[in-house]
Amino acid sequence: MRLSDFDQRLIALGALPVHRGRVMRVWLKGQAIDTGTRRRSSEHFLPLALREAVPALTAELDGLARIRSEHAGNDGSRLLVELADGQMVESVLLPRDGLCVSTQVGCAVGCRFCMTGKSGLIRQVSSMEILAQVVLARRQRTVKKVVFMGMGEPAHNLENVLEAIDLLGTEGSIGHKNLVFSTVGDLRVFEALPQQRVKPALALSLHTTKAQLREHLLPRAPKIAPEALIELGERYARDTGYPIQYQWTLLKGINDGDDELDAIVRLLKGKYGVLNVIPFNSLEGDDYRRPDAERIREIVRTLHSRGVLTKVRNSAGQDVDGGCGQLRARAVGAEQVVELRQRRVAIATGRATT
Ligand SMILES: C[S@@+](CC[C@H](N)C(=O)[O-])C[C@H]1O[C@@H](n2cnc3c(N)ncnc32)[C@H](O)[C@@H]1O
Ligand code: SF4
Repeated sequence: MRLSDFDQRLIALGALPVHRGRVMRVWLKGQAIDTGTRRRSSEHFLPLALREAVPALTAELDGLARIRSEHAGNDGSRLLVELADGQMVESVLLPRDGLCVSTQVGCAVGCRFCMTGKSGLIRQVSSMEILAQVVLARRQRTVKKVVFMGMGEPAHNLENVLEAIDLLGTEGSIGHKNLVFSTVGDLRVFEALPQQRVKPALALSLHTTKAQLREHLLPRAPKIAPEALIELGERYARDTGYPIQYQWTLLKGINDGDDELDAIVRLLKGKYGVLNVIPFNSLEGDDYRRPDAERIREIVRTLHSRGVLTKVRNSAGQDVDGGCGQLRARAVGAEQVVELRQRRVAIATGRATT
């Protein structure tokens, strides 16, 4: 007998679904949960079944993660979430019922301005650990939007992220365009997303229109030219009907010049997307700076007047020293993270042996 997707997911959560005519009974840790009457088709039946099974399933998710600390800020609250093996990730409660979740502990892309990138990849976050972040946040307040913009590169943990997106977009009752997959851009993403029954909105971390500079800032991102990335994004936006969010972490003297603005207008004007400018959130001991407030306003004014829809986004919770990965780094010791990274690079390049 072929198990339905829904049954498979219940089993993955540790539950055993048994269909009895028009009623389904879910066995969870030796307890029976009757999930109501089957309606005309299993399509109709599924949400009702899960709604009734949810209290037990969330108890199951409890074993996967717990909130270790909460840090309130003006623009959002950051949660430091401890996973069962002691690893830590960050989730951010965003304004307007949004939640930002982490998809990896660490990240292999190594963006120079990102604290998460400094530790390299430590491990993948499972689909259930991603869901556990949503469940923990939902205990605090409503969550209607989930953005995959926390620690990690979703394209490098594609199977788990897509499974979490599918569950959140079906049984989790989150509108598909309110699930936002944020990536540096990877061909596997453009192949996989159009095949999904739950197609998330897409955020592309562009940061510059210059291929060489992008390779420097995002050292281990796939080498796709910015123009090509925008073309791929545009196709996905037209297919899904959701505009692309182009992410631009704004670094003083690096990617805030008039030459970049001219190129942005050339590449993005008329495209189905919005440019999100994120002023750099400073890291301890880093050389990068954000432009001053007047330059940021000028950039937005200029791009708007030249036909590119542009918004300033602050990385949430920055007033609590919570830029991506910084809470975790503080918890495990920022210096330790950087040292570990430097050591790994030294070993890889033959400058150290152990
Ligand atoms: C943390 S990443 C996670 C998702 C995915 N890896 C990506 O890069 O799109 C989400 C966004 O945070 C931004 N970001 C990372 N570190 C930042 C910092 N120190 N200041 C401002 N934005 C930052 C990145 O540029 C990226 O657009
Ligand atoms: S910005 Fe995204 S891709 Fe780059 S290191 Fe941070 S998490 Fe990874």
